[in-house]
Amino acid sequence: MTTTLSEAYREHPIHLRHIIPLDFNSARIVPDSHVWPKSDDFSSDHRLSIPVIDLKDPNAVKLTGHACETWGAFQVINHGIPLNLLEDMESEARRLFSLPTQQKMKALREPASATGYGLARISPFFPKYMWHEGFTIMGSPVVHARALWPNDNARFCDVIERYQKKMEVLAEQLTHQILNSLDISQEDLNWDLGSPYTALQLNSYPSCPDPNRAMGLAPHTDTSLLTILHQSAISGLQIFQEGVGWVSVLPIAGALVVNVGDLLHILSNARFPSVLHRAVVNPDGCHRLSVAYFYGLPTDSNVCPLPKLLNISGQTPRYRSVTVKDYVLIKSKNFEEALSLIRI
Ligand SMILES: O=C(O)CCC(=O)C(=O)O
Ligand SMILES: [Fe+2]
Repeated sequence: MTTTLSEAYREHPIHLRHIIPLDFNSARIVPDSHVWPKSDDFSSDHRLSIPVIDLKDPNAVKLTGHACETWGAFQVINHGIPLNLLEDMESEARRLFSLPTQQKMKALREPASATGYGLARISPFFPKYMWHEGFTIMGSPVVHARALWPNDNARFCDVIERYQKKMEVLAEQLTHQILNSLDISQEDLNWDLGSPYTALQLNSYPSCPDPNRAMGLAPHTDTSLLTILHQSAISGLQIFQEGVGWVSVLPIAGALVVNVGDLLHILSNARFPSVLHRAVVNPDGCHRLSVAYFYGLPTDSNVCPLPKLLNISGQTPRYRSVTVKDYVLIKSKNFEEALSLIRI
């Protein structure tokens, strides 16, 4: 039987104080619990930007490979996701986060569960809270949707399900494209891309009375193979580039942001950086939303540097083999130390 990701998370419950978000509707100041150290500089470089790749470009394979290697992230256009689906997704996310706090609390994530409303899973690793509330969906959204809207959840579920289906197709296409850029084809893989683990993460960054003192989402890498992010028209995402610092990923209408996660970093034997990223918050009147689709390998599969890649490059493996489920557990217990714990 295939292990689900929820089973992996069940082994590492989280305390309720790291699940329940602040009632942002009534927050007139940033409470001390949410004030980040002055040494955290939220500014970023606006002159540099990650590549924008047209998936219909005949050179798209080469361009995505190059973007993964140099930045670990890029934006895609002509990606085949209908614009009205992106708009519907965003308006459903906005409808959800605009609900009264006591209503959202009816779908609160349970301590040993992976899905529902709550703070980011990385919260326990930081001394201060983030200016963020999230909603995680794995598989069908129907149970939580019923709790949020007992009589009016069909539209939410329909949009989520259509979005998940389209995202899976795009993620699979991008994965093949990125692996092709390394001369790796499906036959070289010991897993079937047909049964990946996936998760949908709706993020809300309410407008903040003092955005220079609060953090939206603290710096992290994603555990996924790759992540496809739809961000609303308000900026906030920044990625860290070695030797440069924080670089803003400014929204482009209709484009999606793709970033390399830990699993692809391992498969590529560290050729593709698992890009460190964070989200900063905005002043009054700017309520930013984003929707992240995490795409991974089947949870029972083994992940290790691809043998064919090692043969071609003559490199020695930098990481030992680990099942996806074990890696997810290592990451949920050790956060930023996770990759170093499987390094050879
Ligand atoms: O909101 C964003 O721009 C980033 C979200 C993100 O990094 C995540 O959900 O893992
Ligand atoms: Fe992320």
